[in-house]
Amino acid sequence: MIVTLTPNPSVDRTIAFDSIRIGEVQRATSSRIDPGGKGINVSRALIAHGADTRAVLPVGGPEGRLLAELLELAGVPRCEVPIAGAGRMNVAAVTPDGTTTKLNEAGPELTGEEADALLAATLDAAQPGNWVVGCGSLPPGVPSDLYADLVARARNLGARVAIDSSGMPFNAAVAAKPSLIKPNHDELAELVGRPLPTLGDVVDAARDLVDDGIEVVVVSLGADGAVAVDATSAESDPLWANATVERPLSTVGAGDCLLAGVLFGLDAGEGLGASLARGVAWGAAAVALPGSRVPGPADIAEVTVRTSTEPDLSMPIRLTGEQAHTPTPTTP
Ligand SMILES: Nc1ncnc2c1ncn2[C@@H]1O[C@H](COP(=O)(O)OP(=O)(O)OP(=O)(O)O)[C@@H](O)[C@H]1O
Ligand SMILES: O=P(O)(O)OC[C@@]1(O)O[C@H](CO)[C@@H](O)[C@@H]1O
Repeated sequence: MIVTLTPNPSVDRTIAFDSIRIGEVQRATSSRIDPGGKGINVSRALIAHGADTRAVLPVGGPEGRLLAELLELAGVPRCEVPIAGAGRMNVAAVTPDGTTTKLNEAGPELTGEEADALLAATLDAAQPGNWVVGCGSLPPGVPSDLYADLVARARNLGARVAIDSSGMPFNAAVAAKPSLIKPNHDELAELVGRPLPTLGDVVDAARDLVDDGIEVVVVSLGADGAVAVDATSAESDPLWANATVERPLSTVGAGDCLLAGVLFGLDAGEGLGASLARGVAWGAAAVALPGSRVPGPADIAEVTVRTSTEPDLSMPIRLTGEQAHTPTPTTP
């Protein structure tokens, strides 16, 4: 069983445009809604492959009711924690080449009791040996050590904990030494406090975190694939996998599908290399689907994954997300 906690879930509305011009009225060519939030996407991808999972999430207000209805339709087993505030709706604007601009709300303010109830519901759902997965941002009012607390308490239960978040909550969780983390390129650079221009720099940073006591570090690198490092990975043989997507439609949730695939493999007793290849297949298949849709077995069958234990470590990592849009400082 893989239990996911999504403290800040969302209804994801994806709106497609021929092009986007800031400051002008835009007419959409199509739109769709999906249940969203990182842990929920992990559970949805697992369900699509027949895995045993339960999603824990706060539910409140009209957006919360819509989210619960979408999850019911998707057949996601869940534990809903009632909250007084109303859930959020996140918007993704996509253009024909797959460029995705995400507009995420902060989410509802949670009380201390509501945050405690989320943690308690997650621990209640978990059994020794299960994976417990904490993913995404924290909504206002939730202490930034929620994931760190989850790591310590789930470990005491005998569960393995995976965390994918960013900023302070991620830093605190990493200090608590979860079994697995899944940063992307930006998040890994932030964790180690240095830029990581090449694949070799990424591998070194992941290895530093493993040396600090995290069992497995999986790094998602967008079109450059993903890397996995654990304590048994030989210094000279980092695991790298990649797949080409001919027609990317939306990158939303690709990282969650990668994480779901890796956990599916590890939970089934596959080795780290096979689990990484599975994760990359799920992530790449997600990119070829619209909105936050998660791939099923038929979508995965279309993907060819290349794996290597001897990748070119001098390969420059193509920047995505925030790093791609941060202007390089100019010298006077
Ligand atoms: N353009 C692409 N071409 C091929 N594979 C891709 C592409 N974009 C993403 N992927 C696959 O999906 C995985 C996850 O993507 P990415 O690195 O963008 O995750 P992320 O930044 O964590 O995303 P999110 O947090 O939005 O889910 C990558 O490791 C890669 O395997
Ligand atoms: O605001 P957060 O919690 O960081 O991310 C939320 C989110 O962007 O992540 C998922 C994709 O990974 C989407 O379903 C959702 O809208």
